[in-house]
Amino acid sequence: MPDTSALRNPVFVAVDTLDLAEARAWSAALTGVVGGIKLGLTFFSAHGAAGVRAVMGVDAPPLFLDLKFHDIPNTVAGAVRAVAPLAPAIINVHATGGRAMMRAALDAAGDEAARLHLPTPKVIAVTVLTSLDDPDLEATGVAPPVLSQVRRLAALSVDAGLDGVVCSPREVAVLRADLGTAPLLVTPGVRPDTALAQDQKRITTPAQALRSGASHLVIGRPITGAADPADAARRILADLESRP
Ligand SMILES: O=C(O)c1cc(=O)[nH]c(=O)n1[C@@H]1O[C@H](COP(=O)(O)O)[C@@H](O)[C@H]1O
Repeated sequence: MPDTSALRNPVFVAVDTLDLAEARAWSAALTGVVGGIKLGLTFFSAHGAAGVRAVMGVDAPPLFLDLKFHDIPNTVAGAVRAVAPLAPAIINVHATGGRAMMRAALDAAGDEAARLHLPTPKVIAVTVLTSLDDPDLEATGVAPPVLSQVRRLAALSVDAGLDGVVCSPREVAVLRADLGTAPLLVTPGVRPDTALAQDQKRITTPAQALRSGASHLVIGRPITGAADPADAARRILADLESRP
């Protein structure tokens, strides 16, 4: 069973597509190349649990099931129990759901994994989406800067007992200093020098994210949008390995 603690390869590929055949092709091509596969709202809304099973072959790397749960504690606990049989290595919730909701997710993940005799998934919390900058955050009624809100929500998540947070690579160094070495710091918003930012606003390169202290990098379109996704992933990994 996949165990993220044993993971040496930090790159999770974001498989964001409505097309089951395409998701299966990317998964097959990237198995043995990337450290994990992330399936999220686009794919899960189209294909659900059966789709996840179809994409995650027996030799597939660990699964990050990114459904960003955000609801009252009882509802989130039910959703976590519902996806537990898929044996995700990592699941996530929104930290803005609050302490009780995060605890409910954590407890449900532990209880249901034990009942099913599966490893307990890591439960992490999204702080501030990497598609938001200071003005975007302010428009939601939260005072900028983004960094302050990320620090507040990361501290709350870890204090609630979660295994880590999702943040942009720009906040990782500060969060490492705040929280120490233990929490997972998972960073989307990662773009090689030559790639477009697209809808991501708080980005760095893969090497900068890792150097700052990220434990896992989530990279989607720079890999899946390439003519040869496995080659694109290998180039990113080679670049990471060549830098101290
Ligand atoms: O939780 C996430 O994975 C996530 C959080 C966040 O703040 N920003 C973010 O981009 N993501 C996800 O990370 C992936 C990034 O994909 P690309 O922008 O294509 O590299 C997408 O699947 C997003 O849903």
